[in-house]
Amino acid sequence: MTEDEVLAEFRAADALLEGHFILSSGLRSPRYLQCARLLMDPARAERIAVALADRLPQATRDAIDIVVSPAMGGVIIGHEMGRALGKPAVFVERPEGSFELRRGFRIDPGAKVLMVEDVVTTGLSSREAIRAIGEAGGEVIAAASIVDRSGGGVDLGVPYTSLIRIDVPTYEADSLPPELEAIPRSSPGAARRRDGRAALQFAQAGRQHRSRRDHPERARRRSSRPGPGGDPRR
Ligand SMILES: O=P(O)(O)OC[C@H]1O[C@H](OP(=O)(O)OP(=O)(O)O)[C@H](O)[C@@H]1O
Ligand SMILES: O=C(O)c1cc(=O)[nH]c(=O)[nH]1
Ligand SMILES: [Mg+2]
Repeated sequence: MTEDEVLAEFRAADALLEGHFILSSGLRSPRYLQCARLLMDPARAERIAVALADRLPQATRDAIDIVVSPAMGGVIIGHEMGRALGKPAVFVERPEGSFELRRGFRIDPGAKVLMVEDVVTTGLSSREAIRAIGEAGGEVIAAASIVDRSGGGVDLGVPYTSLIRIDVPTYEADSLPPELEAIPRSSPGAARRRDGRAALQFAQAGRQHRSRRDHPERARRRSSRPGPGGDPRR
């Protein structure tokens, strides 16, 4: 798949957004690649994963024991990469802030791992995932993502392959160009780490309650669920 064909897939999925976006890193950008929308069509998700898997050197493909991806954004593409490569696929997640393996997932000691992300911007999430995989016993031998919007200079500490490299400007929140400043901002991905003030408010609210389970927003959601009971663990 050429880069133009990849872009055509994004356009067909209405997944190339323009506006004023707050990225996971807190950086701001006038463009956002919404991989969740790209992957919502299973046939398209399969095409994207097959194309990304094809980009990996054959020696890497042969060596991989397992695909591991960071939730949330990495889960679907990680699973599709597992299918494309004929390997199991699991994910790490961050219930408490740092990535960990849960849900009975295991990585055999020394297993060769392909770390799969949807997007790499600063590379922080990828590096954190790679560290967590190492702590869980795996050896990350390569990384892959659909989009590399790092500007090409990112160092993940392992060979890194992307399906498309896109040069999109990013800005610190206090040095926005006027045309970006004029547009209302939005956070199209996970609502975490993005807005320092919102994160602080959440942390302060959390401290007033014994656990996240007791957080008023969670209690409100529990009580508004239809049907008898609901899931008592939530
Ligand atoms: O290279 P980085 O600067 O770390 O940015 C890219 C990361 O940001 C997004 O995840 P996000 O943190 O929004 O969470 P999500 O995967 O749960 O949507 C995306 O899925 C990557 O993981
Ligand atoms: O850096 C991010 O958070 C990010 C950028 C982007 O274009 N798409 C995305 O899903 N996340
Ligand atoms: Mg992510």
